[in-house]
Amino acid sequence: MLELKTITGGYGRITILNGTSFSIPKASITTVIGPNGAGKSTVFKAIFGLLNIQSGEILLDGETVTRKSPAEMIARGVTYVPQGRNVVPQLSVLHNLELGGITSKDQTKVKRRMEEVMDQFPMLRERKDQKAIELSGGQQKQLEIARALLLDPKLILIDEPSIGLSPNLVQEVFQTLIRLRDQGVTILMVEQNAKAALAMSDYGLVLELGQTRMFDKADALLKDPRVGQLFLGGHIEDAA
Ligand SMILES: Nc1ncnc2c1ncn2[C@@H]1O[C@H](COP(=O)(O)OP(=O)(O)OP(=O)(O)O)[C@@H](O)[C@H]1O
Repeated sequence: MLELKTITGGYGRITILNGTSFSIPKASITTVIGPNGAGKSTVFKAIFGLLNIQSGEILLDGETVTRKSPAEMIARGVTYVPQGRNVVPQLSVLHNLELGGITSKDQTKVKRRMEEVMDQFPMLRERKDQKAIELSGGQQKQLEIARALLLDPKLILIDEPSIGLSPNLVQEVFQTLIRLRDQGVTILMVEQNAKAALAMSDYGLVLELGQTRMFDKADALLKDPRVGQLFLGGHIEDAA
């Protein structure tokens, strides 16, 4: 569904992605893991048209989308949920949700989607008139995911959804992503919380120095001693 072919690119003159390649199938969850600074978030920026791509190709459903703008990627059914808190704190839950549909020319469809999305997230319907800041961290992440769903995306890029959340809330967010996958949405996620994320994923990708070091079924990566030692609580010296 999504394929990156030897992408190189970075910021100004600095190259961060050094020939990143991988492909992911439709209706799957893939988690990208790797050390700090490996270029995980930069991969998302490359896909979503926010990076200066020097060479390589990105294909979405077989069509070249390399260097398409974020607006074009949104029109093609891709959405990006960046790291951190991205709700507007003083706006109501409903207003925050509406922001997800602001670029659409079909506001009738957006209204219908608002209802469908609130059906999927009853907590948001219950709290629709409250300010977003009054939601818990996990609920705010749910609001961001719900907002990303307004345009009915087929691919969600989600960067560290579990950051700052308690284990229970992490599981809630992950369950939301699993439900979306089961509805046919493809999910590419970056996670520091590698063990928990791989445990709920279909595939895992290890990125190091802007290159794909490993790509495999998530359960195979979970069992792989190299991954265990490097990213799941072991030490780099042990893996050497
Ligand atoms: N806007 C930017 N301008 C210049 N350099 C940047 C910019 N954003 C990121 N970088 C650099 O690119 C490199 C890769 O950053 P990136 O955020 O992709 O890493 P990451 O693997 O997601 O790391 P982390 O796990 O720490 O979030 C880092 O060295 C970072 O300093």
